[in-house]
Amino acid sequence: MKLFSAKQIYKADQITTKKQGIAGEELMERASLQLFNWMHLRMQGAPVKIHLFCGIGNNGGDGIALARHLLEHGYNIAVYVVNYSEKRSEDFLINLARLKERKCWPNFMNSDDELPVIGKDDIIVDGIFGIGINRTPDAWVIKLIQHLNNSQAFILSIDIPSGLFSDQSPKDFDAIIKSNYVLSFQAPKLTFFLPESGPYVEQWEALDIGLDVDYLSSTETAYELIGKNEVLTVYRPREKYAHKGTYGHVLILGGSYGKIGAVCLSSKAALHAGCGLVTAYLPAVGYSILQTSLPEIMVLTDKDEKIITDITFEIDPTIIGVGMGMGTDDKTIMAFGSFLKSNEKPLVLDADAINILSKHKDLLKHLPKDTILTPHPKELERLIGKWKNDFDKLNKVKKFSDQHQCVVVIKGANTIVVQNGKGYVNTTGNPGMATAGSGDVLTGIISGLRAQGYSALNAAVFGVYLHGKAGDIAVEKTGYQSMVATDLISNLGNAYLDLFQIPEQPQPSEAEPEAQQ
Ligand SMILES: NC(=O)C1=CN([C@@H]2O[C@H](COP(=O)(O)OP(=O)(O)OC[C@H]3O[C@@H](n4cnc5c(N)ncnc54)[C@H](O)[C@@H]3O)[C@@H](O)[C@H]2O)[C@@H](O)CC1
Ligand SMILES: Nc1ncnc2c1ncn2[C@@H]1O[C@H](COP(=O)(O)OP(=O)(O)O)[C@@H](O)[C@H]1O
Ligand SMILES: [K+]
Repeated sequence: MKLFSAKQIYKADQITTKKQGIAGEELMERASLQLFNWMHLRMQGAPVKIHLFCGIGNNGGDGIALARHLLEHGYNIAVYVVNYSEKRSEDFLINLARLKERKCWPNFMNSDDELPVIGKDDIIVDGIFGIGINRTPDAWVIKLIQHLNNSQAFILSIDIPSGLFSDQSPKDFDAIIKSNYVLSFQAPKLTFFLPESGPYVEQWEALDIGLDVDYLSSTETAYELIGKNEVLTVYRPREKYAHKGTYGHVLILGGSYGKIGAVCLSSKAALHAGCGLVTAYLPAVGYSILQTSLPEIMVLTDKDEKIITDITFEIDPTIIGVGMGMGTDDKTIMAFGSFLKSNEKPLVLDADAINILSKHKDLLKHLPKDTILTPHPKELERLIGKWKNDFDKLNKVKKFSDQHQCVVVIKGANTIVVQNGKGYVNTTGNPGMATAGSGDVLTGIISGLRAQGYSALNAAVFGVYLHGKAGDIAVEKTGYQSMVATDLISNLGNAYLDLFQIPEQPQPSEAEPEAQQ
């Protein structure tokens, strides 16, 4: 699913009204009807108090139009106009007049007004600011926003939580509505998925308001949301006459005394991701551990007992995953440096491989094109330096990935894969995955996919999706707290199977016998 910028949405808006020969207020009517239908379907006329807070722009206009529909269906509403500016939008004014025609008089709130009483079982509709917000709200509006956040009432935001900017980071985090549910027009916004702003969006849903399909499908976006539909387009089916050589040979290189488990996890994950062969290369101390725990995996050892000191081997792997539990001993750094200088195989780099590159930036020039780097936040900071905010981070990563022609996997709650100036935002995964070794599993999965012939970008995007999906399936049995990295590997098969599961269809009810044919 494409994640459009605010500029692109405004453009879509313009093209739609022009092509469909409709006025802006008709588009607003469509939007508000979608909002109303969504609420009506769930509330079925329940007499719960609904407080609608509407700004003076088009987001407020949506709220005012929604208020009219709710009123006409007998809902118990209170409407507030948050009068933060004199520049009211035309469509807001049209809808305000329509509401007044129906004898509904909003409360016009100004800076010195008292804050309204809101019960914790009430519903708040947040239509204060939409994607047109361009500066921090005035102090009294911030006070109102905090009052709404503290009310414990359910908050339904129109398009975007008021106070969030769709394409940049907020400056004042007290000035943002903490939304329980966001009904976002046409598509969600990138900001819903970033660590700083994401917590303001508990749940979201996109409402189709019929924006011009040609424009939407032909417009390239800087970010894309990755779900099942997107990964199914890259999935490579297994061939009947295939043999293990068809699916590549992964070499997993890493480990040090006390951290052999990281190599075990990556190697096992690579195999479960579907590659043909896996060899692990690790310090001698890991030999028995690996051979005993993972009989399917071949093992090569360094001459040193505890660390990697020399990376040379006679096998011909398809792809090499490096860094898990490897440590940053000087001898390991030397070995990794000389390995990079002579290596021509595709690479997936994680953990200490990234840490070494961060300290020895001169080595970056030896990375083969399309190397995949999978840093967690701290490793990323070491690699690209500190960032001011999430958007700054994304820009820095894009620059780094362009400069070094690599794929960067920004790990986190919504992992974002970056290549060629574009970001792919993952939707699977859960906080149960914030556990030791889950990153090692990811490196193994991505390496396993790359070995099977997936491009670097597809291996990263698909790998991140499968890893998260395995976590989502695992959590059903383990709960968040008890999930461990091995559970991700055990559920990788289920994550593959889930790709082809058709969602359950509603069963025809007994009341509709003709539908049972
Ligand atoms: N194509 C679409 O997606 C549609 C969008 N619609 C709605 O239109 C919204 C965008 O409308 P607008 O562009 O009017 O933007 P807003 O509704 O966000 O209005 C903000 C207005 O206040 C001003 N402003 C911004 N920040 C301010 C601040 N801190 N203090 C005081 N004033 C401030 C802006 O100049 C703007 O005029 C969307 O979020 C959506 O709700 C709908 O009307 C239907 C169509
Ligand atoms: N809250 C979360 N929601 C979804 N995924 C998460 C969350 N926390 C961590 N993860 C995922 O778990 C993995 C953790 O990787 P990492 O920190 O490298 O772990 P380790 O070094 O222990 O192997 C990443 O893929 C990350 O995206
Ligand atoms: K809003």
